[in-house]
Amino acid sequence: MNAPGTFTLGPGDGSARTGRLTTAHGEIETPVFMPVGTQGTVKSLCPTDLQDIKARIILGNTYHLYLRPGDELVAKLGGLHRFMGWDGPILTDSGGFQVFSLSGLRRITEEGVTFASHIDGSKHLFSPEKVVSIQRNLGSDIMMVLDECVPYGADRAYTEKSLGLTTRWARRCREAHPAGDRGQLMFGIVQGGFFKDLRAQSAEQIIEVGFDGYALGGLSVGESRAEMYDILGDAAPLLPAERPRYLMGVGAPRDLLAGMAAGIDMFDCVLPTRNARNGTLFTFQGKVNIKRAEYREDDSPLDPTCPCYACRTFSRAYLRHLYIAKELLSYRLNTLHNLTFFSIMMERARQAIREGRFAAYRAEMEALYPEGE
Ligand SMILES: Nc1nc(=O)c2cc3nc(NCCN4CCCCC4)[nH]c3cc2[nH]1
Ligand SMILES: [Zn+2]
Repeated sequence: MNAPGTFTLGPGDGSARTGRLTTAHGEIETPVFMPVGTQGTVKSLCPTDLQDIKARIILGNTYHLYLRPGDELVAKLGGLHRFMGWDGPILTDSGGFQVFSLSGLRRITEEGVTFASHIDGSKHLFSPEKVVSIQRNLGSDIMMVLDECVPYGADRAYTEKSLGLTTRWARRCREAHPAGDRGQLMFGIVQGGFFKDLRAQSAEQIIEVGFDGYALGGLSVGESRAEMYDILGDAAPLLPAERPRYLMGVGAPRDLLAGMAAGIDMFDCVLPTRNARNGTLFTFQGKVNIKRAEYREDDSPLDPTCPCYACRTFSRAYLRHLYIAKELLSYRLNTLHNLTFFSIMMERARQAIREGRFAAYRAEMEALYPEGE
């Protein structure tokens, strides 16, 4: 197997491209969607389920695992792969975003970000060195640098000042983890808000530090689709073509397609798993809100084209019953299905890119999933 970090590009179609990324826990075909496993579990699923639905890489969160159960404990017990029983690739976000979206009382200084735990209010400092140490303890295959995800609507002065700090933090993360040490990769994160020149400035600085892959941060933070796509189209091509490009926190089917069209290789979003738990299901005939009364006596499978256990075994009526009755099995079956849908959608996208018919595939999927999630 190639060395971790090896990224080989395959056939492309316009700016969309296919590729293969080698990690210490296996190879990933790109473009790829990463199910979110925030606290060391993709909610309601076993690792064997993830294998069954052909999930290739999952996402964990430094912020959550540091606060509970603690990265030192996870390291003592053999690292996150062994702890959670998943031997495939794991990417961990650095905590920057979670601190801003979850914790109370936070202060940003040159040293790092101090915050109060959303669990018990205890005070903590995330410095670049600290978040690298946590991710090294967890044994992540891909570590993310500490960055400031600039809030939507931040003015130019704030955004420019913040990207400078994010660059200095990125440098400190790089210094804290020698390239490829222990097979653990590190991705940089580009900020710059919704100012194209600041995005270019941030990209240039982060690329100059040098990472195994590059992420676009600061998007999917409340902006309109048009605003996200405008920045995406401008910033994605600035990232080195020979390294993986990761669009953080995205997204809905049409956003994944737009991201792939712009040359993005990796995505993560809570949408399929979170929507599963609130009964919003993605099918190849469009969206199904399983709680609707129309499904009460519907003996047909959720999606007759879907190979997942839920669609092979149960009726919509049963899935609706489980949801209405608040049965735990509802979470598991709906999540199995939604992640299978995302997995199949990405596989078909990779195939369409290889065959030079990505634009047609994108149009076909957008017809199923018009504006809005
Ligand atoms: N380190 C780091 N930096 C970011 O700028 C960042 C930006 C992000 N933007 C999102 N958006 C998530 C949006 N999500 C959509 C579905 C419902 C819940 C929120 N996640 C992100 C994660 C991020 N992580
Ligand atoms: Zn299914």
